[in-house]
Amino acid sequence: MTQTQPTITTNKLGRITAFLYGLVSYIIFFITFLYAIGFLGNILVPKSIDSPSQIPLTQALMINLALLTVFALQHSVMARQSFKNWWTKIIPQPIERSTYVLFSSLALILLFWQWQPMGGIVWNLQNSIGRIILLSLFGFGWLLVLISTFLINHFDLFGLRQVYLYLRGETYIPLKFSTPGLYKIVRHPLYVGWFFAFWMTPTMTIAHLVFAIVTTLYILIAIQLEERDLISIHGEDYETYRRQVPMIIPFLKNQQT
Ligand SMILES: C[S@@+](CC[C@H](N)C(=O)[O-])C[C@H]1O[C@@H](n2cnc3c(N)ncnc32)[C@H](O)[C@@H]1O
Repeated sequence: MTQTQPTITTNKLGRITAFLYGLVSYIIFFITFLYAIGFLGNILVPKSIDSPSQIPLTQALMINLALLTVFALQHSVMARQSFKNWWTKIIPQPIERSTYVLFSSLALILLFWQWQPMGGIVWNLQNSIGRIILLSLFGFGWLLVLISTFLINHFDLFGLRQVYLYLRGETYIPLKFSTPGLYKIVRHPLYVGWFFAFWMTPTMTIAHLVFAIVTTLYILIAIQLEERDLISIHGEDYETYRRQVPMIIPFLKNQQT
């Protein structure tokens, strides 16, 4: 989580500018989020993950892996406390989270823009009830992501709380560790939502499968990094939580790693 109190200029114009920056970053995130639903679900977007392929398979695979790597690196490096400590010597503390959100959106926009569909069907469910079930689970995944952000604190996760408090000249207090609702069932409900959103499709193409496999592996690694940070911040509280609540599969014991 973003830390400590404002350290930059306290003049009103600076605070308003920081707030507007945070607001614009949030709006860009929200549009990117909506576009991602269309991109993965092949709904209402000019180019989706499964559009017709235009270049040879190997070339497309290389480009797509590079795009996913850019996103994974941006997302993981910028989330680390050590990076934030260095980064906030360059940018003002109150806009650190908004900048993270903005860069994440830009990495995703690059991915949507340059993504190379790869053709090839891995599975294609014909049964209409089966298709409806998978599409519903796809929607459920996105809903789970959104609900989980609100359970933690949607506006803090996306940087708005930080710039709003700064605008009002109030001290930012980092969120306390909490386990509301779904967080009592699994430690990472938001990432479970991603798994549903990435894997639940009635028609799985090669490009979609590459996306789902790489993002799944990435999330499993990201969980290790995130939990390492959470333990260093919350210590025994998180250790205990980790022993008591499974990582991603409800009711499964021994999911500490
Ligand atoms: C994108 S959210 C994902 C949260 C969680 N991994 C999940 O899948 O639901 C990542 C941020 O949530 C914070 N976080 C994770 N678990 C938390 C909890 N139980 N309480 C408060 N913050 C949490 C992390 O510190 C990190 O900044």
